[in-house]
Amino acid sequence: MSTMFVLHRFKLLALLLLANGGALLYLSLGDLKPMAIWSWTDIAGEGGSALLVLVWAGLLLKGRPAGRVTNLLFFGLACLFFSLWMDSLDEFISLPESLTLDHWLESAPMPLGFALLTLGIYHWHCEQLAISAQMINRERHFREHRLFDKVTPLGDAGYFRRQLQQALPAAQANSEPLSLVMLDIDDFSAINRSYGHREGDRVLQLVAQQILLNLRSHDLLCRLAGDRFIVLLPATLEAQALTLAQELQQSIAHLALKSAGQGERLQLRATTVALMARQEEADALLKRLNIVMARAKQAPQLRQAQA
Ligand SMILES: Nc1nc2c(ncn2[C@@H]2O[C@H](COP(=O)(O)OP(=O)(O)OP(=O)(O)O)[C@@H](O)[C@H]2O)c(=O)[nH]1
Repeated sequence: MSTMFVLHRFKLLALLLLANGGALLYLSLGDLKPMAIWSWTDIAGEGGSALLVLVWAGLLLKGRPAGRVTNLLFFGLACLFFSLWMDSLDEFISLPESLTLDHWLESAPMPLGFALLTLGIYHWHCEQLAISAQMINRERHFREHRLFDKVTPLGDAGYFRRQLQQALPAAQANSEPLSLVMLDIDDFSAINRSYGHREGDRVLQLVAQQILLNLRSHDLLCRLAGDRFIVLLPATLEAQALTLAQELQQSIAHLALKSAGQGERLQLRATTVALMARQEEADALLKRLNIVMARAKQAPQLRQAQA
């Protein structure tokens, strides 16, 4: 199932129930109008607007991380949708003249929706200002510290740690999941031994490119050390991170690499592990991940020893 539906299932379900509840309420209070008296202009105008607002809400949930701003904008749009939906329902259902509830249901959610949207857009503006300030800080940070690995060239362990230290509290504040994937090439030193250090460097570069091809634009890949890579996955549940870890493992195994010298086939294998952050500090999370990796690395050796 798409991440959008997993992350926002309760909101989407609530909207669906509300829309159905409204339709059932009108059906219980009134009678279906014959098709001959339907006003197609009103249906197209009101129904079309309701549909467009639904599309906006979908794009919003797909494009933005979960959190306060997204919630405000979503509930604002949900109110607009409900108002337009109820308005278009009376094109199909005739309600008693004496009824005033329908006026409330059609009109009241609209100003509430605009108020929520205004509040959401205001907080979005504040969020953009904070992001811009952080980008300026980060750029300064790059220039000052040059936390980049020369071979790949990805951010190094120090850079990753700092990014994680910033990402963890942000994810916790927005109640967003955050996961990590670690990838370690198996028996990489054999490549250095057999083909030389320069060939080893080339393999590291190709592995880095291969991992990047599998990531989303907002994921962060860094090289922790030697043949060990790490990926920070914002807004990602553990199951999704585990899937990515398996995909990365397979894509490394299927890399059709040839040595630069004699063109021999280089068969690579990698061990990958994934974890979702709990309420913990960056160092504790990295420690947990290293332990899981150490166990995963030991597992094949144990299997070989027991065989
Ligand atoms: N070519 C190259 N080799 C590197 C670089 N940095 C570290 N290494 C080598 O990477 C190897 C890492 O060795 P190990 O940590 O034992 O990893 P491994 O040989 O893959 O063994 P396992 O992980 O246990 O399967 C060492 O031989 C290092 O010399 C680098 O920038 N370039």
